[in-house]
Amino acid sequence: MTISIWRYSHLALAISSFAFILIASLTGIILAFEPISNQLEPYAANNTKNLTLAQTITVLQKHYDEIIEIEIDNNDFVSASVITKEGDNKTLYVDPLTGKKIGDIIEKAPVFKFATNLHRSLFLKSIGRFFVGLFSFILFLIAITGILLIIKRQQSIHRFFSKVIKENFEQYYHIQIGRLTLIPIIIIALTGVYLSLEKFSLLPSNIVKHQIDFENIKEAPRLQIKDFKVFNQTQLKHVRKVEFPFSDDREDYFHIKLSDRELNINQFTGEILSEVKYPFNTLLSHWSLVLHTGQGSILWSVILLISSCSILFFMYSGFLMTLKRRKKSLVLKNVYHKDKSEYIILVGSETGNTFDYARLFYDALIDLGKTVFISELNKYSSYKKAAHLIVFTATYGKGEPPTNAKSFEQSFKKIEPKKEMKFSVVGFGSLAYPDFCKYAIDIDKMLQSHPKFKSITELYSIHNQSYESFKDWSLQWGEKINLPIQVKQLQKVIKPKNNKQFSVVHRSPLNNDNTFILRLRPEEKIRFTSGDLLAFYPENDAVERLYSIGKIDDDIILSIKKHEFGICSTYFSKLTQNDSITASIKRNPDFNFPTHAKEIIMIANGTGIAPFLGMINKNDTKIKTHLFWGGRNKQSNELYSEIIQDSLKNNNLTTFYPAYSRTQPKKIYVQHVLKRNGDLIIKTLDKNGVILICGSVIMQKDVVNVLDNICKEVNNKPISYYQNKGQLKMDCY
Ligand SMILES: Cc1cc2nc3c(=O)[nH]c(=O)nc-3n(C[C@H](O)[C@H](O)[C@H](O)COP(=O)(O)O)c2cc1C
Repeated sequence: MTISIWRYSHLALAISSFAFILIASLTGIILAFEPISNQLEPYAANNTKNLTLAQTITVLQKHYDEIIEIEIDNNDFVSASVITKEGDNKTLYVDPLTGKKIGDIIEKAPVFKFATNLHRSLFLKSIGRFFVGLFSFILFLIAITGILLIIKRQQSIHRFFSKVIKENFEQYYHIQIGRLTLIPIIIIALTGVYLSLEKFSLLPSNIVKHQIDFENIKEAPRLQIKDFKVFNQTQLKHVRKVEFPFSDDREDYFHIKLSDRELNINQFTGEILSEVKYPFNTLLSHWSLVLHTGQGSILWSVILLISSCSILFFMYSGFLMTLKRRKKSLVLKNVYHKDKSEYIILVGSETGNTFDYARLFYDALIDLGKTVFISELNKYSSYKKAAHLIVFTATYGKGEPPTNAKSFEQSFKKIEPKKEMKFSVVGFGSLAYPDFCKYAIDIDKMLQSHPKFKSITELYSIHNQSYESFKDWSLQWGEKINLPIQVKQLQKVIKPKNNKQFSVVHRSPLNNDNTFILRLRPEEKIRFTSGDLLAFYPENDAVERLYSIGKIDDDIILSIKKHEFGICSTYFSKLTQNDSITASIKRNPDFNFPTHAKEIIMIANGTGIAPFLGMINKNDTKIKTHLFWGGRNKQSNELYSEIIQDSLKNNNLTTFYPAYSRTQPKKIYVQHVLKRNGDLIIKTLDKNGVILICGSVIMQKDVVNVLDNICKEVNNKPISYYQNKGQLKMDCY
């Protein structure tokens, strides 16, 4: 399957560096604990804000016979190499305020030594270091291509941190965590590269050269260290290291490393013999080490730790995404040659989901004994025997084609079809984007405008890969050409987990629409709420059936339409009181009652009312709530009218707008009633209210269209704008 250059690069880089990055992240996780554990030791010098170097040296001289060196590390631990009064040579942590010993020097734990060696050079010395540097650079490139992919996905750089539309778990968190850890990962990668380059002497030298006029070093006036001007002016917090003069010779001096410079100081007079400011690359080298290792900061070490863990997650989620995409694109295996096929299916897909549907359609035609050829839109060609063209395409970016459809338009203009073809276009998209199924619309127009292509069905757009919509379209298409096409179920891997027992409290008789209410009571305590789903697997049937739940008094209310050949609905319609069924609850947090909304509009048709009955029942805070419901006639409403009337009386429901399609000659559907109440819709959206839709996908299509028109007309904003703000929630089937 064709994928974009950036996705390809991101993937190729990730695969090529997989083993190294895995080792580097694992060892990085271990090493992040080293600065944390060091920082937790009680050796940091406190109250040293205004302490001067002169004060510290003076107190140290009181406790020890001789001082050789003082060092202050990134943890602010002050260590001193001294000769004790007993004549022993020691290096210890000291309190710079009192000069007393506060601890022995921390030895690097063997686990950290091992992890450091592996992390730095893979135990391969110089060659290892070279590869570490190279792969650090690759990590940097992976991060950059990742940024570009996010910008592309979010449709502009300004929306980089805007809400990500959730497609699936691994994709969603790959992006979410990616955005959060991007900067630390780039810092880790670049500092890693820098530190490696340094080891290969590929950077300008950091050696600091001092010029001392040894001829003119003075020996008088001799001052006490506590009176050295420069020591009194230097605060300890700026000092990294002090090397004491080796002997009393005139040529020996104090060598001092500060955070930004080095000084050599006359040991008798305290005069500055030479002073050199560090060049930029020395500072860079210091900061690379600090930033790469987290030395001296628990917070940064924790960020490094999280970033290393997140790299492991990216590997896992990236691997899953690639695997899924590959699996989906493997569908393109044809039985028939393109020039021998009557039906041509062309697919435009970025992440592979559309292939699942194209495959179902392909299989259904093959089952009918038809000659079918399936390919990607980019591979559009001439087809000798083709009579039907069926296009399934997703939309990406700002209404743009998926990568494997980008060159379709060009080829389409160049290649003249051999004979007339009937065509049908199905768009896969999401209402969360302003340009819903835009690319499918474009293809439909392209084909319409060509004299050799004849449309047989109107462009059909499918929201969120709804299987029901797809099935509906395939039936319409089959009817148009008199083909009894039967697409199979999308096979989902079934994991009947969290199964629970539910007993039947009540089952109403079927009404005139063959609909009934089933009231179930969980046999053990479980958490669920209105809008969640009940998942049920009929015996000997691998496909899960989902029902939207209304919760009333801790019972589950389901509204079910009995279908003539429906295994599940028939089974449910025969249940009697105290029967027990096995099913599980699927949480559906995106479709629960919006308790913080100022005003709520609920829109449903038929059995889609079930979750709303529960939500209204729970509306204790009496949020203004309006229910639009479409049914055939008043009798259709009998199942629900008691709950609705009670809710209206006690103000749990503000208004009820029924739309009965069959009580008058001209059919009235719920979208028509909505159209008449545009003011209410705008008023509700303007005050951050929420619109909930539940019911059939056909109703959903028309309702969303009406809402979109109203919003565009009055507020000049598409409905996707409100959906992205969480003001439109849908659960349709
Ligand atoms: C980054 C991105 C941009 C998208 N842009 C649009 C869009 O502009 N219009 C639309 O209707 N759907 C859009 N979608 C939704 C996809 O078209 C939809 O999820 C489709 O079913 C994916 O099919 P595929 O897996 O075959 O690529 C977008 C999805 C993503 C991830």
